Amino acid sequence: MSVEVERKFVCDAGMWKRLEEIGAVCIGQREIHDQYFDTPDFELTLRDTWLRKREDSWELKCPPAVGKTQETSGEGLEEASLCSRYKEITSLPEIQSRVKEVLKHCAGGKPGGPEGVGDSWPGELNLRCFAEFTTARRSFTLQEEGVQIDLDQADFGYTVGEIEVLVQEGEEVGSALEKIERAARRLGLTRNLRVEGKMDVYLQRFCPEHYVKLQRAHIL
Ligand SMILES: Cc1ncc(C[n+]2csc(CCOP(=O)(O)OP(=O)(O)OP(=O)(O)O)c2C)c(N)n1
Ligand SMILES: [Mg+2]
Repeated sequence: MSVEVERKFVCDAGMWKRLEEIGAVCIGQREIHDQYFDTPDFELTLRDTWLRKREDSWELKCPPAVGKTQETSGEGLEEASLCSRYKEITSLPEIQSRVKEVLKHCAGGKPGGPEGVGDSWPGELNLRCFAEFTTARRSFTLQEEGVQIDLDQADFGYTVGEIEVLVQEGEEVGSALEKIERAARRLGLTRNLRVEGKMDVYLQRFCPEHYVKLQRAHIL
């Protein structure tokens, strides 16, 4: 199981030129349509668990198991505070099992179900789509740093970049943080505070109650 270590950055007009100057290679451009699901009481996202249907595939992003992938040794603390780490599960049976597990511990959790493999299963768990948007994503690799860089333009008018490294769950993240820090430096990223992701901006604009609850729970 891989864990995605990523740092978001503000994507200004000069970013394209800087990517070219440092030898980043464009590996593709695609449109991504995402639908995110949760219960009416936001029981998944309040546990930092993000269920989405990306194009025709289900995906679940959740914090990695406690251990090396989550901890950070002293020297990487500053970079670590700028990076997020999420396990990305793509096996539908595992997604359904994990979602049921999370909801079982909630007040309104319903045991049992889902059995369906079509798209009825979220409804059986009282999960509804709370966010839906399309992103134009242009991806680059920075070979010598071993990182991928995505430039995202969301259809609701927000642009953000991400430097991303995949590590195996349970592995040290120190080297991933160093790769991200080197790439950030080469891109001329100053020591900035946490940069808002697409979901932060989407919820602030279209689901303010949900956003406030996630902020109060220190999820966003
Ligand atoms: C910096 C940061 N990012 C996300 C979260 C939590 N979160 C909010 S929405 C969310 C799910 C979407 O993650 P994000 O990387 O923002 O979207 P996207 O880039 O389209 O997904 P990818 O293609 O990388 O899989 C998470 C994990 C957080 N607490 N802090
Ligand atoms: Mg991302």
